[in-house]
Amino acid sequence: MISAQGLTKTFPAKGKVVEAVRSVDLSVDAGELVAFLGPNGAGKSTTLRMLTTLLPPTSGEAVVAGCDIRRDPAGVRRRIGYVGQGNSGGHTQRVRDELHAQGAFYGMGRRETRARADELIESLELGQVAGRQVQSLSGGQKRRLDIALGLIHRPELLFLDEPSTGLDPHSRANLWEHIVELRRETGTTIFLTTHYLDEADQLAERVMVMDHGRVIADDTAWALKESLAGDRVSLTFDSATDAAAAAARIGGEASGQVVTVTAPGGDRALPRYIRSLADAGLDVVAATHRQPTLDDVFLALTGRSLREAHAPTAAAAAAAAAA
Ligand SMILES: Nc1ncnc2c1ncn2[C@@H]1O[C@H](COP(=O)(O)OP(=O)(O)OP(=O)(O)O)[C@@H](O)[C@H]1O
Repeated sequence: MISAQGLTKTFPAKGKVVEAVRSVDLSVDAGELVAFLGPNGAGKSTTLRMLTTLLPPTSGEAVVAGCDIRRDPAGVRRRIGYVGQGNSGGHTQRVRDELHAQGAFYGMGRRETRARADELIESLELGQVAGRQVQSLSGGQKRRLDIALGLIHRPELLFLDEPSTGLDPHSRANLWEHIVELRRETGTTIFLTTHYLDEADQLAERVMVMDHGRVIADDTAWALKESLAGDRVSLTFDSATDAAAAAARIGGEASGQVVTVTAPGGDRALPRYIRSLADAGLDVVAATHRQPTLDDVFLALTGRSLREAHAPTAAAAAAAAAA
């Protein structure tokens, strides 16, 4: 459904060149739900904008929904849906009219548009607000409308750029229920960017991680965690001296009285560590074991935490609270 080779985008900026996307290859099969992760400025939106023909690539090729993005951009646009960041804010149009206008924009007949709008209003639970002005909707309702607008022409492939950013946890969960349900019903291929690692982990079948304009990992969340991160075991000692000795013995990292060690099958490794350390006269006073997260994967790949890179700004947090 998506096949790209060597996709590259550079922007001139203040006498320099910003390499936003550097020779990205990617392939997405029909029916997949793929999440694109990465810190701010990694190049996710620029990649999406090239694949959706909003931005011409500096170099490279891509075929999206069967059409070449350079030779047949109109064909790509007919076959895909694209929901950018914050599409529907502040319109005085009513929800249902907005959907009808979108259908007309895609050249759909009046009858077909009305039927399709009704269908989407029902499946995205917009019935109660269908007669209201878009600007009066909550953040979650607006994002559901954005998705309905992106789906009006029954695209085979839907691009979502940070669909849940700025929503409170309840609205995020609700939006995801709708996305998953729509996909189950229609088999639409979904390619989305998200800042929420837990969303990508639980809901996407495949995770692509982007950093500094390159795709640095591409696999299922499970495989990435298994191969790159491993389970985390933390052991606490009575003193920092014991912790340092324990770290040296089991190959972990000591910080104060706590030693952290990465181990595949950490739940089984834990009793082994405790026995081995007791043999050396080092008593473990507390122990925990935790499964790796996608943040651990990013840390293993880049030495940086994706979570820190995405710590919401005060303005974003205020916007989420107001939504
Ligand atoms: N029109 C532009 N002109 C100059 N630089 C740009 C332009 N658009 C994007 N960039 C730069 O390209 C890089 C990638 O930006 P992009 O928006 O694709 O990142 P992103 O991963 O989507 O980030 P975010 O998660 O914050 O949306 C950044 O350094 C950005 O500043």
